[in-house]
Amino acid sequence: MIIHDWATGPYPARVRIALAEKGLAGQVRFRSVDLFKGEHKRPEFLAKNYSGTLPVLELPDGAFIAECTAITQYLDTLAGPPTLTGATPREAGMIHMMNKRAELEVLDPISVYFHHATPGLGPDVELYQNPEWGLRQRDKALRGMRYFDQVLRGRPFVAGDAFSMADIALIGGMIFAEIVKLPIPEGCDALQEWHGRMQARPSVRNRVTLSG
Ligand SMILES: N[C@@H](CCC(=O)N[C@@H](CS(=O)(=O)O)C(=O)NCC(=O)O)C(=O)O
Repeated sequence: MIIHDWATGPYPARVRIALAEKGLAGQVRFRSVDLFKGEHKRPEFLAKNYSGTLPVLELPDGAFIAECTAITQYLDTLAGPPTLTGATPREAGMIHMMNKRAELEVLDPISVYFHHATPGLGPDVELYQNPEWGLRQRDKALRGMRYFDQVLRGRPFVAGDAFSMADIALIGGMIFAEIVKLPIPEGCDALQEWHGRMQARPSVRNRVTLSG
């Protein structure tokens, strides 16, 4: 399998972490797509992923799977423990909900802030920017961090008692927050403690240098 990605990117980090957690790194090769040159918006890449985003998983039969959640769900079926997407229907539902909430309330808003209220990928790639919209999304992300702080006051991981795909999505949000220098709000001690535990995981620490 081939992963088309950008090694230091927050969304690619989600798949890199999942690969490492599942012990699947040896089954993939990485192919770098230069975001700052706009390679992800060129026809040859759009043929792989209509949405023009990274990462994209290329299967041996030539099929492409984009979207971090979909890629993670696919990878989760390839190997045994740990199960990242839920071992029971209830777990799967809770994990999917909290994974999507991490995207909606933290990761995606920070991405919008990056692209609209900072130089982002540069003027050749950011062809339309709305700084006001970007700033509003930054504030939404800060509210989201406070929400997850409340969640993590009552449980060790984002979706319950075990590490899951939902934690990986929120880790992606924290990675993007570091890139745009958006600090975890004061008083979010549970989120800080959880973030410290996540950063100590080898799958998180070694994600950028993960070798296929
Ligand atoms: N919904 C997509 C979003 C992926 C995404 O936005 N990826 C970023 C990569 S990175 O910024 O995290 O490295 C991207 O392609 N951004 C390029 C762009 O939005 O122009 C997913 O979950 O895979």
